[in-house]
Amino acid sequence: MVSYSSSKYASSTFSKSLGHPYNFKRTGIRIVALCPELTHTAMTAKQTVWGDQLEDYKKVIKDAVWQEPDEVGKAVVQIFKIADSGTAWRISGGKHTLAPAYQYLTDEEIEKALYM
Ligand SMILES: NC(=O)C1=CN([C@@H]2O[C@H](COP(=O)(O)OP(=O)(O)OC[C@H]3O[C@@H](n4cnc5c(N)ncnc54)[C@H](O)[C@@H]3O)[C@@H](O)[C@H]2O)C=CC1
Ligand SMILES: CCCCCC(=O)/C=C/[C@H]1C=CC(=O)[C@@H]1CCCCCCC(=O)O
Repeated sequence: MVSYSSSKYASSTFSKSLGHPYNFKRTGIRIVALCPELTHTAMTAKQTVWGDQLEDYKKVIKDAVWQEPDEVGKAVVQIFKIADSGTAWRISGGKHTLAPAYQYLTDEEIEKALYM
């Protein structure tokens, strides 16, 4: 789970950096991170956790809300209509919400931190 989570952290910070307004202004290309929660796919149909982590994993997903891939697809269409570059979106139970940790500081906040 450590390597899995680390790879997700790498992808999310990579997309955040690539999608930074500085890069968007230069390229006009939006980069948006999509973070689905538990979804019925080939991956989740098979066992991916073993050993002493298995019981903990079962506890974590016991009350989780599952969704179908087409619900994720529909949410993605909506996200692409409204998402700013560099943002990340949680998709859970077919519903999308902006991941607050991915909101950038405003220009004013950056200036305040740098120069005041
Ligand atoms: N299913 C879930 O509950 C969640 C999945 N994710 C992530 O979403 C992504 C997709 O996951 P799923 O659709 O569930 O898995 P999946 O196993 O159903 O699909 C993965 C796809 O990636 C392709 N693939 C694998 N290695 C590849 C390679 N080297 N080059 C090109 N294509 C390759 C496979 O052929 C397959 O079509 C993964 O990164 C997974 O970690 C994230 C959160 C929840
Ligand atoms: C609230 C849950 C959010 C889930 C986000 C996520 O990416 C979870 C995916 C897991 C669901 C079923 C799985 O098979 C996925 C976990 C795979 C873990 C693989 C661990 C391998 C390792 O030890 O690094």
